[in-house]
Amino acid sequence: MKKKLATVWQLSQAFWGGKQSWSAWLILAVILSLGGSIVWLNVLINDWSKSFYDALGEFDGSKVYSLVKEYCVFILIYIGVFVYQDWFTRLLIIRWRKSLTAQLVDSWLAKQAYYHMSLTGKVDNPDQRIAEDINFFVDKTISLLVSFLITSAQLFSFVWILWKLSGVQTFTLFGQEWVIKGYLVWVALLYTLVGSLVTHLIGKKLHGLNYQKQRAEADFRAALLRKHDNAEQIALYQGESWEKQHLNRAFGAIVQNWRALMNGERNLGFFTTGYTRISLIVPVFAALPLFMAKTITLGGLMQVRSAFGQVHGALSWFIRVYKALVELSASISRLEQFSQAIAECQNNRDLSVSGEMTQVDKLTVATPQGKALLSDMQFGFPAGSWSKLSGRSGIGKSTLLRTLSGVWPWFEGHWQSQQGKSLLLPQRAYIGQGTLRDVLCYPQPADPDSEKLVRYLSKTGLGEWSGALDKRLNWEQVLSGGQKQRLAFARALLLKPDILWLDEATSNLDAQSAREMLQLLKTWLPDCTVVAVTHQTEIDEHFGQHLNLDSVAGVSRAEKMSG
Ligand SMILES: Nc1ncnc2c1ncn2[C@@H]1O[C@H](COP(=O)(O)OP(=O)(O)OP(=O)(O)O)[C@@H](O)[C@H]1O
Repeated sequence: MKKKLATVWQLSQAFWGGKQSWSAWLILAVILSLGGSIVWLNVLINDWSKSFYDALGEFDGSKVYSLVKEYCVFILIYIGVFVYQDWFTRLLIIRWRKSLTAQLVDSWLAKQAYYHMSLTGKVDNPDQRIAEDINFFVDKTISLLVSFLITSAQLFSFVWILWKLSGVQTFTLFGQEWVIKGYLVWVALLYTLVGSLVTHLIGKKLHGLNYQKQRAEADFRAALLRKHDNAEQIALYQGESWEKQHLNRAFGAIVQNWRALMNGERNLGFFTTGYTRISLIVPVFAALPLFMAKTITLGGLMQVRSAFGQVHGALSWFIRVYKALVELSASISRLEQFSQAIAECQNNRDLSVSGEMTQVDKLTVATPQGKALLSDMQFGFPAGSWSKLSGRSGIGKSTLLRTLSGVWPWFEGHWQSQQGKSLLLPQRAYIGQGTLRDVLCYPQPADPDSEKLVRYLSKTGLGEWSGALDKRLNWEQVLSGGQKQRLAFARALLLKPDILWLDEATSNLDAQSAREMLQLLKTWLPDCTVVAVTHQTEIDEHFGQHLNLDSVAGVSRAEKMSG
């Protein structure tokens, strides 16, 4: 519980404690004032009900008609206040959600935490946590807080009314006389306490089930998305029946959880439905002694019923919001895990030691699980040099490039990077979404200079797409494997890195085209240091240094790295 409150505090600080927080507090104050007005109107209507039923009992026609008019005025004001209270609540929700989403997206993207989290698999479905859990957390926290405060005001007002109506009652029990003040308040309290306790006992199992529900739904959605993203590969393998089985399995988890939830909610429903129905008649039975003794009139009895309803309604706030509280608690747990995983990934040591050239000293790289791949390496790449790395498949060449380009924190020993901008071109270039201009300039903002971009397209053999700079196509699918690699080279020329890591970056090109791409780098980025992993021996002549990792590194396969 303490941990959950700490998470709520951490998630609230920026919006409720920042410089711009005054507007949030102002909106909250407006919402609470409108809520207070609703309570006040309810008190007036409660008073009105006594006058109305007494006038009915006395067959006083003119009084009844004027009371009907009064009621219409109450209802009109009530509608306006209620609608605006809801409107301001929604305004506050979207403001907080916007701020919290920006805060979590920022920290998720900072220090490449999103990448490290995807490799370690520490938390599932970050998309769901950012899109759904934040929405749920903000929505429920505000609506529950507001309803709690307004309900408290309602409780105090109507306990006071009910207390006055109860008067002082004398009962004889076990031969002894008991004097009780405000007995109707005690009946309402006892009745609601028993109800809340039973609800809690029946419903506590629902917490875990709701947590699993969100996870199962997100897993199923993610499985569907992966099919969509890899549609072509699946079609080529004709893997539909395998995919169907996989989807069925993912959906099976939803069904299983749904059934468990259904049963849990059915058990809760048996109790809450009966309990809510009985609540309508309990105050009338409880106030009968007063009515029979002619202490209160028919109007008084109706007033007791309405006041008891308000007190019971306020006290049973916990029952009404139980499900929402359970779901909120599950959302907080998910956001807590997410923030914790982000913090852990950001606690990774600072990788940005830089010097005149890239150099490694007793470097061992490993998998995220700690399995050492290449160990005790010692070599360097002088600034402006061209080096080729080779070694058998799976030895860890790509992992070494990731480490030296600064995105892979699982290593021991030392390395320093060459000062300046570094860029890694992998075998499968990330294309992204948008116009060809957006995609070509990624990750820089789209350059409006079309002539320049057309020049870069032509240089890299993509001249046929010059007229499509502002077309928004699915470039990931439209461009061939080789064209995607050409596009990655065009990006590199635009970005002008000081050190370029090529990880099989020309593997989809024929030998002649691969040589042309490397020649382009030599011509347009003459000072750039290039380190390449490639199986293409036809381009060997471009590299001054050849490093065979089979011989420069001690390779330990089963050994676990410490720490
Ligand atoms: N995210 C990861 N989680 C677990 N293991 C990984 C991860 N990334 C790489 N590995 C493992 O590390 C080893 C080295 O992978 P890497 O891709 O660096 O090899 P490589 O030498 O580039 O191979 P190839 O020449 O076949 O491309 C492999 O056994 C691979 O399974």
